[in-house]
Amino acid sequence: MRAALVQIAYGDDEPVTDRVARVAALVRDQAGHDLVVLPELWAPGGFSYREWETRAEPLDGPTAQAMSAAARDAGVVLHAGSIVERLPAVGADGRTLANTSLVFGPDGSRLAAYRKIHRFGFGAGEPRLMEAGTDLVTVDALGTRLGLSTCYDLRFPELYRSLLDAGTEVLVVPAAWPMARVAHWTLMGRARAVEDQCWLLACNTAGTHAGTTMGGHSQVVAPTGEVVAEAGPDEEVLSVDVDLALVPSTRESFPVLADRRWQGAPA
Ligand SMILES: O=C(O)CCC(=O)C(=O)O
Repeated sequence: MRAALVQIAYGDDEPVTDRVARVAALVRDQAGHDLVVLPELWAPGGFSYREWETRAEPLDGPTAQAMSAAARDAGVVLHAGSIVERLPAVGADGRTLANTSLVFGPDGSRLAAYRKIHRFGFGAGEPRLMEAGTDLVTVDALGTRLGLSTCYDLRFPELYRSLLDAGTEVLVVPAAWPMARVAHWTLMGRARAVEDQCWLLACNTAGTHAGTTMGGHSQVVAPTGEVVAEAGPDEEVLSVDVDLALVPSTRESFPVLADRRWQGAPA
């Protein structure tokens, strides 16, 4: 499987409609790949909290439509990063927004939507403005099973164990992770790949918006822990061969997953 991670840089000056058109063109440029991955909230702005209400859109809104068309034109499976979704109904916490990742097939159909489970912001940002997702989401595509998670989710290894137990072989993680803690991003991405013996495709944001400098350093990590590709701090496309046979061969030759014993806290 040939994958492209498109690490997008943006600031505060680029209008959202221009950015959507620019990124759609970048996706089309990746024709020839099987899978293309974009970062979290690249259209509305990962840290542009004040704009989220006005930039929210439904699952079939303008960003989704542009990404569906780009996936079809490029003939790729597209993990389009996430949008600020305007929910069809008020959620359990009284919010009407969610941080929702979208995956499209080469025919432009939507294969999956994943609402970020762990909200980042410690009482502000996502917890104040958004509902938390409740559902584990995997996608069968390209002869493998993709497990979906978003940015801050990376700090919660139990989610990845559940994705593993649901048959995931490739962890796909879009993010808007700041430069200030980029060492955590790199370390935990590698840890998730090693502990779950999965491929990890982690696509971060670059540039500075809403006063926060993004960390870049998107990475592709093999189930063995080998870092196959790593981006720098600026806009960049990582183009990699993902050898899916490495998942069963790693699990067979170093069968640590077969030694799992702990099933959770005692009753
Ligand atoms: O956990 C972190 O340090 C960053 C997380 C984050 O920026 C996010 O989830 O949007």
